[in-house]
Amino acid sequence: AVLRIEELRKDLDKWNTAYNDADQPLVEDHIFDKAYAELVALEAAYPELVTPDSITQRVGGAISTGFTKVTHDSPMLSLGNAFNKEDLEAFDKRIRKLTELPIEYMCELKIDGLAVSLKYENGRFVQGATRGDGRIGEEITANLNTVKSIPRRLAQPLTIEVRGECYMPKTSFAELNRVREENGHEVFANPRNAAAGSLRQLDTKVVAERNLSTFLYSVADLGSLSATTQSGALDELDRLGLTTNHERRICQNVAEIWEFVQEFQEKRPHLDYEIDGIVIKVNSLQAQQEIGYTVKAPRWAIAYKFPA
Ligand SMILES: COc1nc2nc(N)nc(N)c2nc1C
Repeated sequence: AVLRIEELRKDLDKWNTAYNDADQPLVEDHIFDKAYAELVALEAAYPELVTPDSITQRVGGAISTGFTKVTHDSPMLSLGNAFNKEDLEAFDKRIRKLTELPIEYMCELKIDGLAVSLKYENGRFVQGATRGDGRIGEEITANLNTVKSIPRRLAQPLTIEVRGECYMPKTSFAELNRVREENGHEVFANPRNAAAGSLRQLDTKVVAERNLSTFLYSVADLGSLSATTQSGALDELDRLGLTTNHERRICQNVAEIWEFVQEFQEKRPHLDYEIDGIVIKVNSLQAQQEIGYTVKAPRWAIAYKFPA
């Protein structure tokens, strides 16, 4: 048993360091969990062999090897794509067939980060989660609590779920990779991976150093706001103290949408965050409800993707 305990401790310490420092897990979570459970059982059978430096004795109890799962109250959807002006013309034509209501569009930037859900109860931040597969995500409240742009308290005691993108600014990404290079660590391929890797960290101290930020773009339960348009909803999120991206514009037709697309294709390299497109949404919330959803995406929105 002594030999087996020594071997398990060596492996678990090595795997745990790699997971926390290098963000490159050496083994699958279930391998780590199995070995960890075996060590706990052996130490329970041979209490005289427990040493204070054993991974099972770490401050804060057991090493959490993964995040608990949460089921989203409503699925976190994806978006249909458009790749050229003709696709946008077709989208506009479809929309005008699906409702009698007058149509204008809200154009927003599509941030290249990872989608998150933030839940507030009576104005207090109570749960943060990743998108996951759209229905079930990972609970990352502690990590999101370290993100400065996420308020712990809203300006109003609202119970609301908001969704948006968590991202790493380009300047923070460059600095992070410089330091990692210096320390002989693997560098991250792009800011999106760096943000995802940072939010997967089990050690919130590491997350806090990563200078992550958010841009929120939708409200899961619109009933909680008085807005009747997407642009009004975003203005309300601003007033509540949440961060939204202000590079947004109401457009009356495809010509105006296309101007916005061109403008941000130009501006893209000068922004301090990565964007991979423009999201065009029907602005009226009533029209959105009429137009509805497909199984995986809102029918009333589309993502124009910039050419790679
Ligand atoms: C309404 O649903 C959505 N809205 C969005 N808006 C922006 N700006 N960016 C996104 N990535 C996005 N994604 C979805 C599913």
